Amino acid sequence: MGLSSGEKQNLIIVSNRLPLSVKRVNGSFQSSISSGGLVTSLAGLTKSTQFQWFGWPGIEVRDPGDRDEVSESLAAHNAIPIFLDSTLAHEHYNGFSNRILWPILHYQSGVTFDDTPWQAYKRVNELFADAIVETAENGTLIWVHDYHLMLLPELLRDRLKSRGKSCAIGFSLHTPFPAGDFWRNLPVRKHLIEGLLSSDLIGFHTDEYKQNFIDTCASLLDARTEIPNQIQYKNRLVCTNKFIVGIDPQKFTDTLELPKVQDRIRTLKERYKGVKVIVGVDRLDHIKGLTQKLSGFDAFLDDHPELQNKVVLIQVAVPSREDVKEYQDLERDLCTMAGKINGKHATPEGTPLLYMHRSVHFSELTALYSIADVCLLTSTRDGMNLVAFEYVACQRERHGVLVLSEFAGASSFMSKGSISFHPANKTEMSEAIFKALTLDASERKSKYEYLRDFVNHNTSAKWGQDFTEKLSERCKRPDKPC
Ligand SMILES: O=P(O)(O)OC[C@H]1O[C@H](O[C@H]2O[C@H](CO)[C@@H](O)[C@H](O)[C@H]2O)[C@H](O)[C@@H](O)[C@@H]1O
Ligand SMILES: O=c1ccn([C@@H]2O[C@H](COP(=O)(O)OP(=O)(O)O)[C@@H](O)[C@H]2O)c(=O)[nH]1
Repeated sequence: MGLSSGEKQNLIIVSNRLPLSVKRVNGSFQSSISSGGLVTSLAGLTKSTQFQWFGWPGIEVRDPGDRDEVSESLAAHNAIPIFLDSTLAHEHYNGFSNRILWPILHYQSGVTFDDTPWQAYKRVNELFADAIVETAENGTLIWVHDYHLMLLPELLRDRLKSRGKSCAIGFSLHTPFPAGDFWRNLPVRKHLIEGLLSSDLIGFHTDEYKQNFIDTCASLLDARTEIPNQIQYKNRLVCTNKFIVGIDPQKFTDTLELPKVQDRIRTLKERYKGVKVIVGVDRLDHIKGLTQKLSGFDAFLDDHPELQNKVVLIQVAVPSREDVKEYQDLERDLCTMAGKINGKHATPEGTPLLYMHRSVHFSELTALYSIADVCLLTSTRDGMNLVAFEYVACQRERHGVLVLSEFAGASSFMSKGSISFHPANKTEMSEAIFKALTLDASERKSKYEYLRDFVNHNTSAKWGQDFTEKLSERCKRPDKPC
């Protein structure tokens, strides 16, 4: 194993979002765990590997005394804040990363490029590079995460060189990388790819994303890509590969055993006696296919009047990127749809849809996963989707069924153990839900066992070890073929 045992090598992790988001409450600073899969995957790594984590604390802090206070409280978690003023942070995160880059990475059309957010994106990447280069020592491994920081490898490489430091730089993309034509929609496409190609190792969630990226390098930059997993560009050799991100399944198993969670499970089971529960947990984001999910569920209720009052969908929509207009519009549409579905299908006995627009506590989440007969995930595109893994980790007793969109990265590994469907096809979704609810016990067991083995094998700790081990190898022998 790489970094946790024996040989010690410094590791720096960099992501836009830190594992803790800081808020000012009544004049003092409070931090809470950040939402989303990137934090879940990297948090799972903390058990096995030590690292310093650089990122934006999620709040503007101007006063130097306040900055010290925030830095000290985060230091207890090995997190180092990179402070940004609020306009810059807004233009970088909402303006370029989430309104321009995110939709293109997820095959959404109608994106309008704007130079102001692009300049902010460049500036934030520079500020990250300036901060990290101070801490990095010769031989430190620097592992950069996600689309907010695509220029960082090149900026870091230049700064490290001018200070006579040599470090291996790895990059992991947590989103899909789209096929060539979509990437061409972005006027600054070359800058971003060149930024990434200063990495020594680039990781993707699936072979498809990796191949799309390699093909783009060949067509856009004339990079040499004849040897699998290898990109030769401007006298540098860049390795790429698929690294399967995962969760820490033990954390779920342990939580499920807590007496308060067991109590909660008993209460929920009693509440839903005689009713099949379908669960959905998604950040409120277009890519999660939430409008498609509600339409598909509506179609399912239309198709199966005999199941009236016998099925409920509990949908947790975790608030996300609420300063972006498109996300606000989506929230409004979902509220309206949820109201219409319940208006149409509710009876005096109850409503078929429980739509919750908020975060849920981890213990409540595990209880919910555990009592659900089906987990329905309808992403139109999704880098991986760790909710699929988490549901499986909580299904040791029930052997519930995963109904998973073919467009979630997770589907390329989990389709054999789940029921897959096209999220834009309401009829397919309705049939998939029905099939999941009526699958016999032996089929459920064999699907569950397949998924359990996959989730238990591909943990976040393994992901981190595999990546850092490979990066460490690249650091020692940069010219070795990938
Ligand atoms: O940081 P936010 O803007 O609040 O968004 C949360 C995260 O969303 C995205 O997560 C992705 O990473 C997951 C783990 O690899 C993957 O399973 C999922 O499919 C992706 O959507 C985003 O890529 C992260 O940077 C965000 O932190
Ligand atoms: O209230 C909640 C409910 C769920 N999650 C977590 O958010 C992550 C979602 O990760 P996923 O990879 O499915 O998608 P992403 O949101 O990163 O696109 C999972 O670990 C969930 O447990 C969360 O942070 N807050």
